[in-house]
Amino acid sequence: MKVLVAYASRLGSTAEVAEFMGEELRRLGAEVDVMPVGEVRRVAPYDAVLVGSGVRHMHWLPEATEFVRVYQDELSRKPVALFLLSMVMSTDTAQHRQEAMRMLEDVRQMVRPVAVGLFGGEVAGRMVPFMSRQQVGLPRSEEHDFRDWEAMRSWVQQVYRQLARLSGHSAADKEVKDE
Ligand SMILES: Cc1cc2nc3c(=O)[nH]c(=O)nc-3n(C[C@H](O)[C@H](O)[C@H](O)COP(=O)(O)O)c2cc1C
Repeated sequence: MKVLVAYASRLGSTAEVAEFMGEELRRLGAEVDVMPVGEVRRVAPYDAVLVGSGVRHMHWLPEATEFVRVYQDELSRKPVALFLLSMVMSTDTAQHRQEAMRMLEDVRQMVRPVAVGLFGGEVAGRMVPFMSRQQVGLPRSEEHDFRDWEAMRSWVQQVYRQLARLSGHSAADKEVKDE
């Protein structure tokens, strides 16, 4: 199974997550390309696609949404999984999940994802406005890395199984083992 992991990232945290997901998918037996959305020229060669972005001002980065819009027709014929990294998901509550899902509303009107991953991101120093921090109870201008690598690993493992099934490949090229 050939998988594309396309991502948008301003400060690098989503790029690291995309690389991590790519590594995990390779470990499971997929052939994987990981690249920024702006570098993708074709999605046709891939059996399945993961698209992820960091969040700003309650939306996916515009280049990620634009990527889905441009490749909408092709993507709607393949299994697609979406993910986001956001400050809102620094704590995983039903309300925060709802808020995070709203951030993907426009994208989910373009493609119907087989899975959506909502993850805490990295909140860097003074970059995030105090008002936004207050909403999720973060103190002023401290660095916080809320990326839960184990949660992301198990999400990718689940997604891999779904993608393999839906793209007509064997359920698992390699057995999924929790490490
Ligand atoms: C200027 C700025 C605005 C942000 N706005 C939001 C926001 O509205 N909601 C949210 O949940 N997270 C917000 N975040 C948090 C980011 O989504 C999070 O830090 C993410 O990990 C950044 O991804 P990146 O490092 O790949 O750019 C914001 C971060 C920055 C720097």
